[in-house]
Amino acid sequence: MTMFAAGRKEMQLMDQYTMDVIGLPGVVLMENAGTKIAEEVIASSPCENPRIIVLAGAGNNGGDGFVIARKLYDSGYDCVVCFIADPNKMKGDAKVHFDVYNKRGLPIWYFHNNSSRKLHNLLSEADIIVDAMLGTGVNGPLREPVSEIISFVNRLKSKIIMSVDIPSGLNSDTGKAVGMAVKASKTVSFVYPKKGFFLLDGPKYIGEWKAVDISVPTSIVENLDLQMPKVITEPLVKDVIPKRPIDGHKGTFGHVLVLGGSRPYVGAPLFTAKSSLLSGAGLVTLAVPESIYPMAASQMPQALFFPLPEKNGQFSEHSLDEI
Ligand SMILES: NC(=O)C1=CN([C@@H]2O[C@H](COP(=O)(O)OP(=O)(O)OC[C@H]3O[C@@H](n4cnc5c(N)ncnc54)[C@H](OP(=O)(O)O)[C@@H]3O)[C@@H](O)[C@H]2O)[C@@H](O)CC1
Ligand SMILES: [K+]
Repeated sequence: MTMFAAGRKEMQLMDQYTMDVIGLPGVVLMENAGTKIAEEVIASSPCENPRIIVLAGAGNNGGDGFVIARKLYDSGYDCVVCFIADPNKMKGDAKVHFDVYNKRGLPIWYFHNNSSRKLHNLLSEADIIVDAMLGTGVNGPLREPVSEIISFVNRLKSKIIMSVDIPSGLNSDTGKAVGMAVKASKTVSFVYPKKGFFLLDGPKYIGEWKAVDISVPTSIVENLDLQMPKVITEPLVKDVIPKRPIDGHKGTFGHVLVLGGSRPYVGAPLFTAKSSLLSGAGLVTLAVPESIYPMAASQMPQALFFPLPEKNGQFSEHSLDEI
């Protein structure tokens, strides 16, 4: 399967298509999303009875958090939701799962302005922190209390911090952390990794990443003709590299001519020639100004050489006749 890097818009289009055209409701996607993350949390567990805190916000990322906590609770784990937003802001699919969680009477703790110390204690005692505060919907500079909570989480040592879909505070399109973002040890993302994982601040925050299926069919990429960058994965590379015939030899795999270099710049043609051989070329010829030829040849005996006329250590116009 081709792995794409998705932006916020593409994810919204894929989710919307699954709900409106295929008919799988958003609450089901959220149930699937939360179930997959709960499985990842269990698989990453550092001890037999880990204390797990799910930090949940009021958007759909927080909605995933309520499913995760319910699934963990039902699997016998010591898990509590720390809800860091205003419950009156919950709506749609997230509200459905917030209500299910509360109707089940499962453990929840509401953050309010005077309770930072209590939250810090809860977080300090946790073995695993699940970050479901903000997902792809983050907008503008981080507001309180999220920024204060993130800076506290980032100061904690030796915890597993698993971010849901994307580290809270990281922009899924640009990879910019507006002020700050959760420094995750692992980010589990829905359908595809987000473009922001690979750009600007992204690599610093995401930790290890994994993409999980939540029943959004990847065929939608073709249905909607979505244009997204491909992530370089092992299967993609294997697909691109041509098969080498068993009776192949140096004459079968192409001949590369590297033309370049000057007295102060000897490295570039050598690196290029070495890379050509390493990427499979059968033969490489290095055409360099004649005064650097002895040095270049001593560095790369596996190449063929073609010294060219020079003036002041650079190719002269007479080189053209030789080429
Ligand atoms: N059915 C689906 O589509 C599925 C979606 N899925 C999940 O949905 C996620 C996207 O959800 P989303 O669009 O609701 O946005 P989300 O990331 O929760 O953020 C909105 C919340 O953040 C807040 N907020 C924003 N900026 C802020 C700031 N600077 N500083 C502070 N707060 C800020 C904002 O507050 P408000 O501005 O409204 O006051 C609001 O409460 C996606 O990542 C995936 O996890 C999965 O469940 C699969 C199915
Ligand atoms: K998150």
